[in-house]
Amino acid sequence: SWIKPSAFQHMLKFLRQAEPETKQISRAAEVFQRTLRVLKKRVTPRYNDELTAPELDVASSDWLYSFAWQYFWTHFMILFVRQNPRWGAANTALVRWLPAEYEDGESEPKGWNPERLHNGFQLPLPRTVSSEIMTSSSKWTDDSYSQLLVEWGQYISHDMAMTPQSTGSDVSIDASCLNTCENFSLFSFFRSGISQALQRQQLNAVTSFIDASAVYGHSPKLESFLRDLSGRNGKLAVNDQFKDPKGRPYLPFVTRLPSACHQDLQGERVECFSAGDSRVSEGLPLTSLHTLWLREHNRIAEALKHMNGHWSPEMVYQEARKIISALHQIITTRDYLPKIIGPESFEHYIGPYRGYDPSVDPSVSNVFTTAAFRFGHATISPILWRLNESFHEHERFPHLRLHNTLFSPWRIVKEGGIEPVLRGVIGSAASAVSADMLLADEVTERLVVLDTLQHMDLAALNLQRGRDHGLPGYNDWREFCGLKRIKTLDDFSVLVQDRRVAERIFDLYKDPDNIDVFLGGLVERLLPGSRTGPLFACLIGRQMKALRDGDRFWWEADGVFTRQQKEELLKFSLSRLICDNSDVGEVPLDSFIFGKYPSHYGSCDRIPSMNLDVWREEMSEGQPVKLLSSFFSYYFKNRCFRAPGQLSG
Ligand code: HEM
Ligand SMILES: [Ca+2]
Repeated sequence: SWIKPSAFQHMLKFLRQAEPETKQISRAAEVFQRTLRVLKKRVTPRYNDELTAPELDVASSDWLYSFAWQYFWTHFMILFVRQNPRWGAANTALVRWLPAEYEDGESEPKGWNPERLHNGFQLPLPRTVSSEIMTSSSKWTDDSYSQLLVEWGQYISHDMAMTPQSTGSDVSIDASCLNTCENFSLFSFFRSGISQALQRQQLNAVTSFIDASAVYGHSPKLESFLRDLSGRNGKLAVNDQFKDPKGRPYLPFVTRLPSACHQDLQGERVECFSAGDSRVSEGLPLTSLHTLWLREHNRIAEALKHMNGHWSPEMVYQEARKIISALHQIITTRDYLPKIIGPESFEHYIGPYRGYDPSVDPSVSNVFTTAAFRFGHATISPILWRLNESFHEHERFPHLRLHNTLFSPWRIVKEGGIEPVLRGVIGSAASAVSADMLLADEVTERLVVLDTLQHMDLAALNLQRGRDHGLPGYNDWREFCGLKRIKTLDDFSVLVQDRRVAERIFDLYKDPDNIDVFLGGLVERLLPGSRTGPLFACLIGRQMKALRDGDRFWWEADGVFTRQQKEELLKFSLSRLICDNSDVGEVPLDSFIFGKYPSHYGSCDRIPSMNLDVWREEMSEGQPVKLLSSFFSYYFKNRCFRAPGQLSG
């Protein structure tokens, strides 16, 4: 069957808690849509396939229409226009690179109406596709890369997008849309061809830019909650209840207690952690990365304060944030992406940096976050490895099956800190993407989400989400990328790693135009030196280029850092991050590369580090020669809502 509505709602409730602003916008859109639906029924005689402007005018005499219109615009004006949001800002719509294809042209998910045929065939149910093609009880390993590569993918995906769903609690949802209508969506008017269409669009609750929003949040309220404002030191707030065995801090807990995170049956409660992104407690490696960045911010803030005693706490905070944000960009573009899309695609779709381009829209696209960048779900390891100091299975905290580790921060606080997990992700090989073993059954049969006992199926969720968002099919996206459409099983078999898989997909979908883009993209044969096929390499490459070139505050953009500062930033690595902020004392030079211990490992003394002296503010005649910090303070305060382009005039 479809994903069970009750389980779905639990998931929505806890996995993707949205900020009040996001909820308000979506609520307004929801009311508007419902009213329109009622209206549409009432104006049926005049209404044919296209809801054109004159017909809307007729309808507007109806009080219901004007009520909805007013309701929607009031909220729209308050939340959008007053804050003057621009490209890439939080709480704006995911952009469409191809128009949405809803079943009714407006909002109904593809495949929703079983009588509606697509190219003469019904779409197969997501759950059927998942169990017959995508679920695997084991995974191949990818001996080139470490599991950290996978974890970085999940971590950075949370910096770029969160498509939230409503809890449904304050919106009465009619039965026909329980599975799908809970999306926080927004309606926008756009023209396609000559007809006007009113279509459901989805929101991105976080900033599209790679700007460490997962560390600092994406709204002023969340940002100040995460800061240590009383310490007057420019640091982030830390957990006041627990520290690690060496006295290093943990992330603070969420404020709404008791939280829904799982607990050790014995001992004190350990609540869900909070960070700039609400999904922080989902998995132990993810939480460990968040913890490392919290510690790194505070480490850098302390160093900056030490060398620039005259800086205000605000200045220290903003400059540290600017550095952390740059490091996120560097790790992603220099260390992560070339391994994912391969050096050739990197060159082809991204290429060398040529400066800020104000004509580029840096917003995350719907297809990127709903399909392409979910490729990582096929690289989730069914096992969480936990290693001791000599990189063997930890004697007290052994390996765990993945489902026993989700939403379980107690396993960090009570089971040896982040170190066993960190050694596990650098010391074990990544899971491989391969068409015959796509998603581990740990996430298709046993995915757990907080306080529900019901299990979710991540493969089916991904497919359903694509249909819910009205994403065009696999072939349309191939054409979008300048790749050949597939017509026959032979065409497809050439593209896929495995002919039997191609056959099974053809059997289920019947027509190649019906293949869901997430599935089609995932089974393509990997490009040389990459972990994606040609379609996903294109979609990910284009997105990353937009995120870089459309970012006025990209770390390499003019005026953001001095030349010396850039040179220091480039010395940074995830290995260094681990060395400086945990008890792990030996690491590979590039922690994304998998190598045997001890031959591929070196002591932390041998890992290059940034010399922060280039941030020392020079004094001239007793007065500091200002860095760009105050300028950036303005920018960072406002980036949550506004695109940086605004500041460039
Ligand atoms: C243990 C590992 C992981 C788990 C349990 C997990 C789980 C999930 C879940 C439950 C969703 C929401 C699905 C939906 O309702 O549509 C999601 C979304 C997503 N995941 Fe993962 N994921 C993991 C790892 C990854 C990795 C490694 C990547 C990429 C390399 C990734 C990329 C994404 C993206 C892009 C989204 C959509 C974000 C949005 O727009 O809201 N995930 N993941
Ligand atoms: Ca962001």
